[in-house]
Amino acid sequence: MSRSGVEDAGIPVIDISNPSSAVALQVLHAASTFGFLFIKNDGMTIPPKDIEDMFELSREFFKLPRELKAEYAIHSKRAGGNNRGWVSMQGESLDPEGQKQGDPKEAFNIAESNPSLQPLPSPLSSSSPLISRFQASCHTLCTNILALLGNALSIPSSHGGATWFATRHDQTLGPSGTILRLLYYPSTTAPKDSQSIRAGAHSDYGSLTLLFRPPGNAGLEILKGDGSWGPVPVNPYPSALSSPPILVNIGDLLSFWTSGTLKSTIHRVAFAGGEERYSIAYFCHPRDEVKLEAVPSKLIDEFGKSEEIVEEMERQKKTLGLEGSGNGVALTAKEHLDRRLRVTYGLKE
Ligand SMILES: O=C(O)CCC(=O)C(=O)O
Ligand SMILES: [Fe+2]
Repeated sequence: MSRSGVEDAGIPVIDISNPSSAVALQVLHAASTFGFLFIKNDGMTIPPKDIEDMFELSREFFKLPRELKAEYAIHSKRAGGNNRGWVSMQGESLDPEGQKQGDPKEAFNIAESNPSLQPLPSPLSSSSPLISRFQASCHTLCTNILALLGNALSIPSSHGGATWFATRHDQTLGPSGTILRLLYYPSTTAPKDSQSIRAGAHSDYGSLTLLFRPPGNAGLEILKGDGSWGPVPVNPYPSALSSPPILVNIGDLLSFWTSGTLKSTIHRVAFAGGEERYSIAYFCHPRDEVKLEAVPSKLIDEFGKSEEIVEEMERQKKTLGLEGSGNGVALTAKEHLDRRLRVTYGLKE
């Protein structure tokens, strides 16, 4: 297969429909080198029709007048509390040190059902079966990827084996910070300068992120090893893959948990023509009470403490306010997320 168009970030597409140890190693390789991978969409894991319908719903929602969306403001009681609800234009900054203004985008965060969905405005409320089904299929995919990572990291069966990570993300056992996020970037015609950015350079917070973009949607870029930005196409092999593959990336929590073995790669959304833009992200997190203790994997122990990894762990500790502490700090998943949200939204405890 040859890759399309301009030089892209070279992220591999992996078919996990027959999960073997060889497939698990491909996933581990991509997760530890790029921090990004594409999963071939077999049409069943996440039905393409549900993806289309979610985008249609998102378009309808963001068209609503501002006042209606503001009734469900992020963190408000009406929206169901912390990290749920609507984020207004410039309402958050993903790169607080590098940006004077917040990102020129809107978002709506939907948490997992507990036991039903958070209060939602119309038209989201009338589509709750679609939303719940989409969340469930996203979670299944995350669980399958986590099981492949557990397999490739050779977690001994005495410690739970390949499902070590997956069971810690089992939503039937308790709440988690997992969020489905609808994103909308209104069109902008006059960028102030060529450096205009629609979502600031950042790494994600959780374990795994699934990212959906409609065909042709440009702008996403990842920071490459040589310091340059590489575009991430929606479908790297359009002639071979009728449905775009699902983009997956490793978040800071999983990188921190694996002592940097899995890579949480910095990415951003560049201006790219300034057309109206929609995307949908599923941020998967372990259950709140899960302790981010050492992963029982010899491979992680042996991965080596290269200068690059030591630096990366220092960067992550700084973001978490853990500078100077040893590697033995075992935060819970909830503590990890709360520390990150405090920085993004300027939240106080
Ligand atoms: O909109 C996109 O394509 C990416 C958004 C993103 O990286 C994020 O919300 O974490
Ligand atoms: Fe992101």
